[in-house]
Amino acid sequence: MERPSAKAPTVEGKMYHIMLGPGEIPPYVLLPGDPGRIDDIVATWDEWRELAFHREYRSVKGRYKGVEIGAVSTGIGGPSTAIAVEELARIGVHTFIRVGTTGAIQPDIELGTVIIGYAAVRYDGASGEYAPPEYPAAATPEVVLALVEAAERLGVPYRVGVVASTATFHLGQSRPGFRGYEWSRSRERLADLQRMGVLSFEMEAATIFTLASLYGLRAGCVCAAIANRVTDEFKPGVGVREAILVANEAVRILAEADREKGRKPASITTLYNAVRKLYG
Ligand SMILES: O=P(O)(O)O[C@H]1O[C@H](CO)[C@@H](O)[C@H]1O
Ligand SMILES: O=c1cc[nH]c(=O)[nH]1
Repeated sequence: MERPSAKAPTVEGKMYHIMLGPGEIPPYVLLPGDPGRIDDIVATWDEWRELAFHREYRSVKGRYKGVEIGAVSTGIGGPSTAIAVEELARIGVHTFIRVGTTGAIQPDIELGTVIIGYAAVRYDGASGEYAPPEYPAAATPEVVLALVEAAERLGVPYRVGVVASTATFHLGQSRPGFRGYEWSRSRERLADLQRMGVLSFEMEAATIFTLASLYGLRAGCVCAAIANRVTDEFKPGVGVREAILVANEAVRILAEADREKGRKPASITTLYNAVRKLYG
């Protein structure tokens, strides 16, 4: 019986927050922020079962087209997401794909488009405790390409680019606070990031990319644009099912490539398309 340790808290061999132990979840895991999205995810799998639900961490595992896959909700924001990645990494997860919603900040992004992030601006409020601001929050190339290949195969409209992860939903994303409160930095951030070509706001990608990169694990994200801050449109849920299907398919592509060792997960055409999209 292991001695309970404050330095690495576990409870009966399970990670203290997600309450899962080694080998209890497959190494390919989808990370929605919202625990409620787990229902939408398992609805697309061939079979599934509930694993645990503690705090904001609802976990399931199942099979999608023959591939073993897991999903764990992270809750909103970097801090709770960092806990999820830390504890999942310790029980054997090596591939993390965030499946979320996002607010587009470029005028030409239609609602329902899925945003595939290849890097994230680190306003997440958690990665700064892991690495200096100069360290990049970069997704893993083969995960990005697998997501692109999946979106192409499924005919889901997508964009590939940089996303910005913020620590707050309101001021952090240039929304006025209660009674219209704002300050210089909150007011300018959206316009600044727009000018830099950032595609959208969300709140977890930078944390996931930074930690996976530091730990030599793989990460990517695919988020449904449910809002556009330029046109001021908002349609909760639009594109979420498509984002989930793209993530499932990307896991299948990666798992097959992993099994066959070294096979590129993306065809040359898709590689070309992805690069062309990245650079306009
Ligand atoms: O829909 P999820 O995955 O939660 O993602 C987005 O939604 C929340 C804000 O509404 C934040 O978590 C943001 O990242
Ligand atoms: O505008 C949005 C929409 C979803 N998630 C965010 O963080 N911002």
